[in-house]
Amino acid sequence: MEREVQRVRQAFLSGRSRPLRFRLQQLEALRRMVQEREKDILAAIAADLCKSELNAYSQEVITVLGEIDFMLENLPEWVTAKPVKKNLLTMMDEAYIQPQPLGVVLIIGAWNYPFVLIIQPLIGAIAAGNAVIIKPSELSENTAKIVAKLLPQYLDQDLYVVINGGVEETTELLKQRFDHIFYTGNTAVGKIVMEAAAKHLTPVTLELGGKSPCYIDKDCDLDIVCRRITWGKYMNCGQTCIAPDYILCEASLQSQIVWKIKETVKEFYGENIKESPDYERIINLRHFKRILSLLEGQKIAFGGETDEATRYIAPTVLTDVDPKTKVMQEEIFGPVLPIVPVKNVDEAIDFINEREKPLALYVFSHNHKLIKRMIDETSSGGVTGNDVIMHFTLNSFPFGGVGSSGMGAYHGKHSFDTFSHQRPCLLKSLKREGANKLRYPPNSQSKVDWGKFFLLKRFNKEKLGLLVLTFLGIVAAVLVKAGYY
Ligand SMILES: NC(=O)c1ccc[n+]([C@@H]2O[C@H](COP(=O)([O-])OP(=O)(O)OC[C@H]3O[C@@H](n4cnc5c(N)ncnc54)[C@H](O)[C@@H]3O)[C@@H](O)[C@H]2O)c1
Ligand SMILES: CCCCCCC=O
Repeated sequence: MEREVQRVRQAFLSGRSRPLRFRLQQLEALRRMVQEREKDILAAIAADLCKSELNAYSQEVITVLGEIDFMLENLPEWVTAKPVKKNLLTMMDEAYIQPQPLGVVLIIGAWNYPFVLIIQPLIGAIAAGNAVIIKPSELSENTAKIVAKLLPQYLDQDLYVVINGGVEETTELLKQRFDHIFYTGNTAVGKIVMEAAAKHLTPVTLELGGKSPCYIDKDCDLDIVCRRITWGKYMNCGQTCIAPDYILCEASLQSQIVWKIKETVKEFYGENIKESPDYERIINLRHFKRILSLLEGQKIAFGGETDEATRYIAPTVLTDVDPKTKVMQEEIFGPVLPIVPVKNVDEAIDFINEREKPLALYVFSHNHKLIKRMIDETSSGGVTGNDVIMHFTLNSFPFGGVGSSGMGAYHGKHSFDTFSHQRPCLLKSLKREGANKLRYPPNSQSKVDWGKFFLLKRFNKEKLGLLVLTFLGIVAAVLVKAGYY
């Protein structure tokens, strides 16, 4: 492992990942890989999650292609040095921020969207000029294998390396020194990753999970609300980090919500859900049993049918759920939707604030003020009002959690920034030493007064040009008079 990381570091130190032209070429090659090997990639995702190729394409491949195109379009502008505002002391100097690659980045992926969750951060890391080691999830082994096979056929083989394996390999990998670690997965392992990173003072981005609440106000169109929630909850069989985890609503809405979700499930997946190409399966037996254990003692309004042999769990809704029960204590990450009755929006806000900060928050209402209030008075990684999941699709948004749902963010420019160091560069001339005498010892009250003037004085923008010229003249005169020249 150590040798492998060393090899990637040597490749980074060769400097070839840095030029803009190289980054663009690699991103174009990655796009070619996705386009030319689309069938292989879709087949691998399908095998891992019993997902139709159409769904794999819409949920994973489109996002990847969109992200590459966005990078190719914007990267030339992002990599350029950005001049910054100067003060009177640095007025004659060159001052700019130069984004630079961090070095060797480790990307650790999760299994639930096994392709996009490693390739989207990879796009950002390449765009920022880094070398990358990717550790796909061992639970989605088909996707892990195909990525390990295809990447070296299209990308620089020493700069971008896939290492497959399980906990043992990841643990070994985490002992190595990286310049950034980007981890997607559960919060418990997030802590392990952060602890390992701390040994080398390596910065981390942690894309974690949590229980994302969904508040339904009585002032809304329940048909549309339930359609949107059904889509976001049961997509990928509930195994989506930003799926609505539970519903909060007034007790009087419960029965209508149950009925409308049930009708929508029928409309989306047909009478025989098991036959639907749009309904996936639980990733493995451990997760299947974990989700089943969440149903114990609950009132199942509909659903609840299971089949261990195929790891099938039907779309399920639970009503009158007691917040103290197990299903409300951990992220569900499966097709089970509890409804927790609350008296009103105040109680819903308190309920959310008494718990860990979620990755996403959803609020449904015709009342725009109520939505704004929810946003102002709670905290979460992201929010979508009157819909679910959709904030993930806008790459001008930073995607990430807050508190126990994660730290840092990515997508689009935010990925570029995550994998870059914003390096402040101040270039002075070796001339004009006279003015510098003001800051050299011995100090004096008049030097401090001039220092205050140069560093603290604020000017109206329009007058600044004129004042600068005047003051330069005065400074020169004063310095001459004071015998500095
Ligand atoms: N925020 C996001 O973008 C996002 C996206 C997807 C999933 N998630 C969250 O991820 C969770 C589901 O993923 P998961 O954790 O089951 O995925 P997982 O089991 O695939 O684990 C994630 C990664 O951690 C590694 N890993 C597991 N145990 C480890 C250990 N003991 N030491 C070191 N590495 C270890 C695995 O090899 C894998 O690569 C959910 O909580 C979900 O909300 C978050
Ligand atoms: C539509 C794709 C959503 C991907 C969400 C990633 C987290 O699981």
